[in-house]
Amino acid sequence: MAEKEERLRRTMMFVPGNNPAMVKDAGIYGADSIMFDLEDAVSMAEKDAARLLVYEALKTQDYGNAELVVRVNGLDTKYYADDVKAMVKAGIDVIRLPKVESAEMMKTLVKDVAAAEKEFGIPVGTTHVMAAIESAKGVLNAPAIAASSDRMIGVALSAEDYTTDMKTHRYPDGAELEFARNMVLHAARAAGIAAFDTVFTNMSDPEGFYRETRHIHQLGFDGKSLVNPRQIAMVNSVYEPTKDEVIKAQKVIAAIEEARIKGSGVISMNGQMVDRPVVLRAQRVMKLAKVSNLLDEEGNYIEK
Ligand SMILES: CC(C)(COP(=O)(O)OP(=O)(O)OC[C@H]1O[C@@H](n2cnc3c(N)ncnc32)[C@H](O)[C@@H]1OP(=O)(O)O)[C@@H](O)C(=O)NCCC(=O)NCCSC(=O)C[C@@](O)(CC(=O)O)C(=O)O
Ligand SMILES: [Mg+2]
Repeated sequence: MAEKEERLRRTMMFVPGNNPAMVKDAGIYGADSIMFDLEDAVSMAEKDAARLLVYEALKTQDYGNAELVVRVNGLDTKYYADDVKAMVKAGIDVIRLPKVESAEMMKTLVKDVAAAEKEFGIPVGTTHVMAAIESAKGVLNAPAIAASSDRMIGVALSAEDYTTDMKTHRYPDGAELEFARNMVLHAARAAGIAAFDTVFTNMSDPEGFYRETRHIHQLGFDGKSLVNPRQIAMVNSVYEPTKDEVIKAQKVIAAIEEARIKGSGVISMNGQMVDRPVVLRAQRVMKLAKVSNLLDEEGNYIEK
């Protein structure tokens, strides 16, 4: 399979597939991934029109460097097959399957995607997939789901449906989500793919959104599913490295390069051991610093 180099996916923004203005302008807000929705944001009466709208947009709009994702309708719906065919034909980057409860569901999607690629003359393996985990069964099967295919780029926790399945609802401290978050995150890390935290839907509670984003950043999530462009800057600010982190990362990378030239893998920097995991963390910090526009052309930190 193609993609193995890590792509930054801090923000994956839902865009209702039945809203022409939102679909057209979705690229202007700077989300890392734009996720057109054909599922729950679209009423039954609008399913076919939304599919056509998103198809035409994918063929004609320029969404810059954003990764393009579509959430298709579930496997058990009459819309699923047409959604998959149309989106593969349009050249979508990633298909997100909702309400995934088993590895077999992802394997079915992958089989259907491969058939569509063949039908439309698209190289087999081009289209990636991801799973949205929205139930207790999905959470318990998360490791198998995450490892179900080479096409998988990530798994996402979907807390609105999940809390309903668990007979609870969302609380400000998020305690009801801790087990699911940890399962989804560990499943993703074990499979070497991305983990996305859930949407935060209370637009009048930016403090709550900020608190939740800091929490999932600390846990290790790659990013969050979002419902509104105003949430993008806040997520990016949480994922932006501090000046100290950038300077330290630069020193680590310079030191390990010097050690490599001398033929050594482990070095000491200011009395602290620097080995491979420290270098990998430093490289990730530098990647985040670059996309956060914290570096000049020579790679030096830009004072704000
Ligand atoms: C929340 C709200 C109504 C707020 O409206 P407001 O009017 O207050 O928004 P404003 O901020 O005033 O908008 C300012 C400007 O941005 C434009 N703008 C706004 N939102 C935009 C957007 N998303 N994409 C592009 N453009 C956008 C807008 O058009 C305006 O443009 P302009 O007029 O030109 O200035 C609106 O955002 C919205 O509809 N969001 C999408 C909701 C949605 O998709 N739900 C389904 C996915 S969740 C789910 O299914 C649960 C889940 O399955 C999830 C899982 O699986 O992870 C689970 O189980 O957990
Ligand atoms: Mg849902």
